Amino acid sequence: MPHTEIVNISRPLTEMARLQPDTPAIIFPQDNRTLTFRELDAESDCLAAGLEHIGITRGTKTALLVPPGPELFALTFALFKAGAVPVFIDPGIGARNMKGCLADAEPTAFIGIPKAHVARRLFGWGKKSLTTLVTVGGGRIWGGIPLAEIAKSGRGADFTPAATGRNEIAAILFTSGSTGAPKGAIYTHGTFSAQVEMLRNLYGIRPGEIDLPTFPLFALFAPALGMTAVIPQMDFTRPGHVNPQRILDIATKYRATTMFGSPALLNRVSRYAVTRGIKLPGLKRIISAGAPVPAAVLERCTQMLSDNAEIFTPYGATEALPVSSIGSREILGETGRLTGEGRGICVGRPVKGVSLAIIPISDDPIVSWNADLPLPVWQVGEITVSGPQVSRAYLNRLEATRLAKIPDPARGFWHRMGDLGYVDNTGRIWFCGRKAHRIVTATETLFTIPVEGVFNTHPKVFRTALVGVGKQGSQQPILCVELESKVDKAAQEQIRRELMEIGSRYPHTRDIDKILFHPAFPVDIRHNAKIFREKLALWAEGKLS
Ligand SMILES: Nc1ncnc2c1ncn2[C@@H]1O[C@H](COP(=O)(O)OP(=O)(O)OP(=O)(O)O)[C@@H](O)[C@H]1O
Repeated sequence: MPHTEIVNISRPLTEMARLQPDTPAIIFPQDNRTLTFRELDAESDCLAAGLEHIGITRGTKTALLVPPGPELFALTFALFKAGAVPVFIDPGIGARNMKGCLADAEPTAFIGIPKAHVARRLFGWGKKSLTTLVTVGGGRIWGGIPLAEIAKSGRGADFTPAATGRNEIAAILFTSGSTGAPKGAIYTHGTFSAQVEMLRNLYGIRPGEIDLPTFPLFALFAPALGMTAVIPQMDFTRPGHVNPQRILDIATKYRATTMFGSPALLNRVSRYAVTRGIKLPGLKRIISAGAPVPAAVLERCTQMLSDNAEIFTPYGATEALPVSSIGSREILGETGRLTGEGRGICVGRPVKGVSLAIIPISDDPIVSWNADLPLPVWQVGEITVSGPQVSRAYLNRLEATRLAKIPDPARGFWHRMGDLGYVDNTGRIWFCGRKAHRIVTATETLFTIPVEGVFNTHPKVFRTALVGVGKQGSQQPILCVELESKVDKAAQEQIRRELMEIGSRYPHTRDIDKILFHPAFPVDIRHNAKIFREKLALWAEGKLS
């Protein structure tokens, strides 16, 4: 009989529980709770057994609306062990989007805190598909079986994880929906396993490290990598509004060695730390992703860190992570200056194990891969990747899948990132913005990041966003500008003149003559950092008329 390899993403946790049983896996300061690796492994065993008793078993799609804390970790690994399929959706995406995601995902089980159950009932989430309900941190009045009862029923069970295969579906992760409706990326046990290995190799993460995650989904990698996750008290749906002192206190108190934060969170924390001379000498690295991290933020972060520590900005997406990575030393020493000259943002070299190609820009599906597709170095096109960390399809979204994947008999498939960029002659990738955000005027195509990079060099500018008004082919480019918070409104006219002067230095910014000042750009809910250029374009259109 042929041997089928068992790949279950809960395995690294069990392995860590064997290697370092008494090391804390989760520290939850707000409730003064700690779970060691042994306890987390045992707790997820007992929950897996309990969940099976109520019908949450191999293949059961289960919406998981539980904020970061010991329960989320134990439940996630319990679901993996049972071979069930957790569905992760950002709670901040709004009731309507949530309803749409749940309609796409068709989960039959729903595990949530009481607040999530109230919203579920109020907005009719998952009405057509849900049959099993579980409540975390509440009694039966919320409409589900309390988690405590499930844990009790599974207590003492010796649970054997489901013998899942590499290509068996492990989870559904929804994108943040910054270019349309959020889409559910299908993750297999193989996708997760590849990601864990790649992150470990890329950043040299060792068991015993202390992680301070401020982004829920990334936090779940910590136990698999053998790191202790210290969960900060914060509103995870608003990382850009975090209390910086609290983050700094926790990092210091628990001697965090690594931290994951969105560019918006780092901006806030580093500003606060630098003005007060606060340092985090124990941190070895900060990892930030989701949107470009401005050079000024990187610079401030390095002031907070010791000399041998670095800030890394992996590039990737929900569908493919990580694709590449670069460190602050290379950015501040070289590539940041080129970003200011309009060359795009350097996101580093492809990680080991990923194949990357730049293909011609097109909004149409590509039915099959062919060797003539890749463009030569320096040419801007769509970033396309293939590798074990890339998800194959979106759940129940054939059209979106057709638009984003290119079948390739040799490799299986390629994923189109929906991002534009080029590769330089040393193999580094330069990100030039999202494909959907490019602006096509009567005479040229403009890419957002290379244009904005030039204007962002003005010291009084916090960020800029290039948007297009009108139909593609005859769009008018407009530069929206958000100033640093302390800049007086009266200075706007002077700044406008200075920006025009800066723009006149480069061929691709020379013709941009419409500048609008905006008080605070609309941004995404997950990272609070991706600029919603579609919304800004509507605002700009209104302003112009
Ligand atoms: N290091 C980085 N530098 C610049 N941009 C980045 C970086 N990392 C990620 N991004 C941007 O974030 C995108 C991935 O975001 P995410 O997966 O959260 O959802 P989304 O793609 O914004 O959602 P949707 O596909 O629904 O619009 C990438 O395609 C890229 O545009």
